[in-house]
Amino acid sequence: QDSILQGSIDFATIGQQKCGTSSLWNYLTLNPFVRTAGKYKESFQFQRDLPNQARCDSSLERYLERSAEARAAAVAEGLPASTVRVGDWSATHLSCACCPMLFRTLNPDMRFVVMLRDPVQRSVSRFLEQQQLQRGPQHAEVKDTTFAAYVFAEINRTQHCLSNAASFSQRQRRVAAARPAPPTAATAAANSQAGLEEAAPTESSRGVVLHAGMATGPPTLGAPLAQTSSQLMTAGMDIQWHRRSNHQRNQRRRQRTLQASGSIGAKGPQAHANKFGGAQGLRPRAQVTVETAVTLAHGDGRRLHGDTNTVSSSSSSSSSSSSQHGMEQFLGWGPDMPLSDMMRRQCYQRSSILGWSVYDVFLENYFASFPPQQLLVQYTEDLEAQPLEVLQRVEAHIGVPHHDYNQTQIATVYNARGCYKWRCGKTESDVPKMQGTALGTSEAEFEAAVQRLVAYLRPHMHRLFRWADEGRISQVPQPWRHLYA
Ligand SMILES: Nc1ncnc2c1ncn2[C@@H]1O[C@H](COP(=O)(O)OS(=O)(=O)O)[C@@H](OP(=O)(O)O)[C@H]1O
Repeated sequence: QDSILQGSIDFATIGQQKCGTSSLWNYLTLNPFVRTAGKYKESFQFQRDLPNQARCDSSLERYLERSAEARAAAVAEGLPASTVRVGDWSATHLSCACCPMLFRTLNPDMRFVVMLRDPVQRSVSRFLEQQQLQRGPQHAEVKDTTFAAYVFAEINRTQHCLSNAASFSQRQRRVAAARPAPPTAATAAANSQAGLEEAAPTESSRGVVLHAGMATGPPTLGAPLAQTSSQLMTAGMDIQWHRRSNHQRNQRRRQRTLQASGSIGAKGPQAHANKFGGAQGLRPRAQVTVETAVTLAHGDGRRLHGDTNTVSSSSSSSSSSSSQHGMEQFLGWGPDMPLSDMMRRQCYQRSSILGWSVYDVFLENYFASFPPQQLLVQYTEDLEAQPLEVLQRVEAHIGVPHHDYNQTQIATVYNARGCYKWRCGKTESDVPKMQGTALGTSEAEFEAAVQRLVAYLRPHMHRLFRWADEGRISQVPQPWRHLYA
């Protein structure tokens, strides 16, 4: 029964897609100690080919079973189980939000292999593939367009998405600033003295929220507010006004207790809010905006609180990856990530042509869960020029003995344009050349698109260069430094 847990999954080659992972798979699995979990090169266990097809609920047990089956097959061939390394080869897993978390749950000691390629070439490769594969997930999007047209349109779309995401950070700050501060120790003491408790938002408190919001300015969220205010009118506010006089008496008494303890001021907007607010009125409600009212009216008090935390943490740490003492801190995609940062990352996740070429965004998600020594980053350019060296580095990284590879076999290029199959191998000279005319554009248009792409990718590439200089990832191919300088 426990055999499926013995050894679990040892390593994963997580991508990036179109960076030579099929060649690496064909080469490395010549080594008998290297096994594949599953029948095919790619299990697509946690993410399929499209960025919106994450499968974070995929069965972990089935995954472990596949890994155990691969190990058992190697043992049946006479290899000691402890020498065998079972891996996953899904090139989609680098861009998968939940994968680092799932892999860490499966095996915190897991090793990762990442193949990266000049991102312009990667984009062209994926674009061509999607144009040609009629069943490709982005075929419809690119079949009638040129690479140049696609690049300009997609960069615009991404930039729009990014600025929209950034606006959520400002909106979060606005909402957080308008939100009442958490109770101080003195307030809490006074509350317990006065027999009061911090309560979840109730209809009565919602009434006050709306009242305060209306008093402070015009609504910013038109349609939801209209709906909310009518809901509140019927559900809470009318009743609230009738209850007011009793309430006022109680409130005044509580107010005096709190003033005596020095927790709140006697006058001003807060006193006005307290006057109509029941127990919730102890918070400085008058500053609450209509946006808060809408959120509260949707009953999302828990999320609201979480957002407060993330906004304040984002303002103190500047972003998901702050620089402290010169070392970058990485925050994985998850509950501690500010909403706008999460949205920003989703902008890159949506296109497997351009977005998935922005490598740093996806790598940092893994760096947040695993130390750098568990991730080996290698480059397609090196696989082409020195395949044996790359193989030796991967062997050492995943912990298998060196294999004596056949030189012809490791000079074969797999899954190249013209033959999109994992097992389809060609000699380098048989792979069609990459040029503008093959992409439906003139050379001049193609060059303009490449220049645009280089400018767009430059800041992301500089981040990779910094990581390489710090020793976090392997040194990048020299031509990259020149192209993205
Ligand atoms: N050894 C070597 N040298 C240079 N280039 C190589 C090599 N091996 C694979 N490739 C190129 O990588 C592209 C295929 O990548 P993948 O196998 O990762 O694609 S996939 O994600 O599995 O679909 C594909 O790129 P394009 O031909 O531009 O589409 C291959 O030509």
